[in-house]
Amino acid sequence: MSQKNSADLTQLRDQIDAIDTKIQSLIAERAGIAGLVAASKRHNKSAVYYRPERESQVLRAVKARNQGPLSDEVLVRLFREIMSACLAQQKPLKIAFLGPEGTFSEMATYRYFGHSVQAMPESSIDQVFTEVEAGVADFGVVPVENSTEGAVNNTLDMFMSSPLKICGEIDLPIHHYLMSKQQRLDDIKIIYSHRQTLAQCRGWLKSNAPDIETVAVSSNAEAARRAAYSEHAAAIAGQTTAALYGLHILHQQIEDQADNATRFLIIGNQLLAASGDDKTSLMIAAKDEPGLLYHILRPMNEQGVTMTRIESRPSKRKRWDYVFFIDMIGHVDDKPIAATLREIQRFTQQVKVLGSYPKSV
Ligand SMILES: O=C(O)C(=O)C[C@]1(C(=O)O)C=C[C@@H](O)C=C1
Repeated sequence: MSQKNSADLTQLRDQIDAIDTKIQSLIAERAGIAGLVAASKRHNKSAVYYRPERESQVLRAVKARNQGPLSDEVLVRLFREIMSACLAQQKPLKIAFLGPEGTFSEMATYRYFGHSVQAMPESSIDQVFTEVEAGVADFGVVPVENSTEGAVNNTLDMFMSSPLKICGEIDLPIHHYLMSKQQRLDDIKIIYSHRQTLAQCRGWLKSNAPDIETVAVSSNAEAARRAAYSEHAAAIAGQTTAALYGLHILHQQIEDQADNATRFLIIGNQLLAASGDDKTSLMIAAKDEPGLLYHILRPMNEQGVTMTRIESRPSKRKRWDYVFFIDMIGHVDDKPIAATLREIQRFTQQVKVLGSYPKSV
């Protein structure tokens, strides 16, 4: 390096040091003020420290201010971590997720809450609900739909009996990697993965591994664990799982849809105030009468409410009896949504508001 280059580098690093000093003292100042907010909440007996609607407003403002060079996604992640650390000064949140470690649910947990939480891996979706209902965890993170494979029925069905509310959502881009102790696909005799993951890679497997046996297991992490113990096995899982289990990545991003994504729900006990950009989820039990869907869709149309999703599931009460799960844009306190609900209630057996929550930022 020339003398001039070396002097330039020293000067640039001095500038970075000066900026870091400012950033650090601003973060400390912010944490101090967040501590004061928490102290003011403490006066209230039923104090709620975690406020997802406020956090999503902060993150939207970060995106709106961004002029580069860092992407919105990167800045949101950094601010998420700052808020996560500020909140954890009081008491780290306990978050139950569909485990084991290394699953996409774990990734969604840290993306949504930041890393200053106590993440608790659970063995099933039912167990995530149970832990939150029992108050062992403050919130839970469960998958609800995948852009390639559709609904996660287990999660929808849990809402039929659970009193929990939806407090948030996060869309996670999902990329799948083929990993093994072996370096070559020719040496693989069996491929393990979760049923949903195998389905999301169906086309790739048909074209590239038509003769290799595929076996569905309870999670992608369990698949990686098995591949780590076996000479001629591979797993399909997320990128970070490979390092966790000491496996080589043989093929990258083998999902059939390049924009494959999974939507996760945050479940808890809180009903949230409006954040300004919200969704409302409903569960509707049908009356055995003709025109039911019409009676659901008509008021939405009249009130100008946008529906983003509709699913039906067997009610499990009697044969050919169904419940509908509907997502709409808006908050339950918004006039058009409130009017829509009143109208739907007149023609259906039961309308349960599963929650109004900030749209994924
Ligand atoms: O605004 C609040 O209510 C705060 O507690 C502050 C703060 C933050 O760091 O910005 C921290 C935690 C909450 O979840 C939301 C926001």
